[in-house]
Amino acid sequence: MIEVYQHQVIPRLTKKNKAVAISTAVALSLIYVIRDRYFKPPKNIRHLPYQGYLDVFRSSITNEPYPDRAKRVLLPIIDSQSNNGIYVRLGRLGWEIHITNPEAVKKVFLKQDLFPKADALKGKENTLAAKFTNGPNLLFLNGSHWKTQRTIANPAFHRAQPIQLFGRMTQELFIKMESLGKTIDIPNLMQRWTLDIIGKAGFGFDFNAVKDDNSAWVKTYDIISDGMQDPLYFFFPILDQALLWLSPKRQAVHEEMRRFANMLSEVIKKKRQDIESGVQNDNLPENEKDVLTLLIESEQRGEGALTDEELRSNLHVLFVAGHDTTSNALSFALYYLAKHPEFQQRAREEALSILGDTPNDILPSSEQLKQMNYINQVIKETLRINGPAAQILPRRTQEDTVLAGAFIPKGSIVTVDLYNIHRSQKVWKDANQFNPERFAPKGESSQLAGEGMTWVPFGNGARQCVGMNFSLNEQRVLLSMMCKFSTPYAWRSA
Ligand code: HEM
Repeated sequence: MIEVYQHQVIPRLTKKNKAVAISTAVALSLIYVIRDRYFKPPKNIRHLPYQGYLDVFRSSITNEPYPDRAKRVLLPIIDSQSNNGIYVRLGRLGWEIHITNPEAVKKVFLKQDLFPKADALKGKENTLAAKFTNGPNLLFLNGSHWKTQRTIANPAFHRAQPIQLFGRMTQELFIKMESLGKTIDIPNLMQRWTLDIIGKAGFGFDFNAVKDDNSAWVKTYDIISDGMQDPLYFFFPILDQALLWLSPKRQAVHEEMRRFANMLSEVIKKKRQDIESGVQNDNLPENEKDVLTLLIESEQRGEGALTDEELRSNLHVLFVAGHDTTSNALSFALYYLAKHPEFQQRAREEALSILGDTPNDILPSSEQLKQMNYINQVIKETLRINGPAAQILPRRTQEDTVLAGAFIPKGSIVTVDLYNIHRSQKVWKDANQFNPERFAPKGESSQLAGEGMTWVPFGNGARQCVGMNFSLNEQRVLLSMMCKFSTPYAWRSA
């Protein structure tokens, strides 16, 4: 095309027209290069279907909720005849390959050496989000350092099932609910309840979030959370780095972050002293001890030791990975039970048959929780249809490989698209319908066994969520007590 321009078009033009034509040619070439380079995936993965850049931009500027975007553009790609559960779209680390094909999902989860975590915080050093999440912790480490930590964390999380504590904190929640009148902001209350749980069960700290609307540490934590989610600093990390001096308001948020980290360091120091001097959590049974105590005690048991910096970094991760996740799961479970009174009634009948129908509160035991088959089905179906994690952290492929029949070059960013695998009509029948029967014995879920991985809200393989059972028990306690508490009234959405 440039040849035609040079030899045939330009010689026939007047001087003025020549200037215009040359500028136009340069501008068009530039647009072509920019479009090709930045608005399309790199050439080596352009054989895969992709969601266009402008479409992503449109979603961002119109604040389109993720489920709407998935329904409008992503699921039509995934569920089209020609697609095999793989597509590309822009993410935090650039163009990411999203997988919803159950066999390919299994490969990504089980072949950890081929798909280690990518450095998700590259270029974000010293931002508020990096200060909160970075460091030597389970969520972001790879290789032998991660393995050492996980070997210590697995038994600690296996022991940490403070079911009595969950029950007592649910009783406090009910007292609060009764003071709030007939209409209650459930997501807000679930946020506060799960924050109290992370504080108490994570490291023996009382945020007092449910009881006290003005709790000082809750305010600090909220300032940090809001600051981390501010899109301005997400798109322009330099404002948090070299240009931080420009905004005293933002500096104050960083200062809150520093205070919060110091508070956690103090808690760790005190906990170590208490354990060394024999003051251990008021002689609580193993399962009721907080995670921090169990992690520190692993040193005495010869299971391995974490440094103070590693402990602090992992306490930060308890917030990042274990707070909003469970709170959202519970809010959605209560929502779906409100929307479907028949399911709520069945869950209540189960709770009453196990916990008894006396008017007083009963704190469920771990044996009783195991009998709650239907409530468990409700929890699983909620995590399928609205799981709190939309995708896993991005992985970087270490070698050329094949996923869902497609060539994936070494160095590509790959992620499992949790939201869309759970909503794909190719995987689940009537995927948008809430139906706990899918998880009944011999239900749809068990029929899908053997077809790769289809239900993965907590991930899978060696990097599966270490807090999965902790969270499931939190949910079982709250939902069963809520069903019993609300007898004979049903709750519904306002
Ligand atoms: C409904 C609640 C939860 C959901 C849906 C959830 C989901 C997940 C998922 C999908 C992963 C895997 C991420 C990846 O592979 O990139 C993960 C990892 C993790 N989760 Fe959870 N999580 C929940 C609750 C919790 C809780 C309560 C805690 C802690 C108390 C926790 C701590 C962690 C940690 C530390 C990891 C990293 C594990 C590792 O890589 O070794 N999560 N979670």
